[in-house]
Amino acid sequence: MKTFDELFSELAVKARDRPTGSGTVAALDDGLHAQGKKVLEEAGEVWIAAEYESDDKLAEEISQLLYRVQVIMLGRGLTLDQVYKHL
Ligand SMILES: N=c1c2ncn([C@@H]3O[C@H](COP(=O)(O)OP(=O)(O)OP(=O)(O)O)[C@@H](O)[C@H]3O)c2ncn1[C@@H]1O[C@H](COP(=O)(O)O)[C@@H](O)[C@H]1O
Repeated sequence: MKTFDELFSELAVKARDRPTGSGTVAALDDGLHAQGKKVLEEAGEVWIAAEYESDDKLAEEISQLLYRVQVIMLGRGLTLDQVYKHL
């Protein structure tokens, strides 16, 4: 189990070190257009799960959306603080 901040730190290290086999590295290399499509895809899955699926499935879809949002943040070089200041 990990928090949003812990995941972001983990992904930032992956982006820096580029370990072989990392899906995050592949997603970053795919570029912002592909990353944006993933965010929309996962957001849609969150919506559908919220309407029709179990709490656990909804939680899983939300986790994937959070991950895809973090990929966008890393791709653009945004920090957590830049986002948190708007919360
Ligand atoms: N939280 C996630 C996470 N959520 C979603 N995903 C990716 O998103 C996929 C699920 O998305 P989809 O619904 O689009 O499934 P899919 O269409 O079958 O997948 P694709 O064909 O699009 O890859 C998963 O198979 C993962 O590739 C994630 N990949 C990684 N993480 C976390 O990121 C960490 C680093 O991952 P790596 O960079 O792969 O080492 C991991 O330890 C995890 O904690």
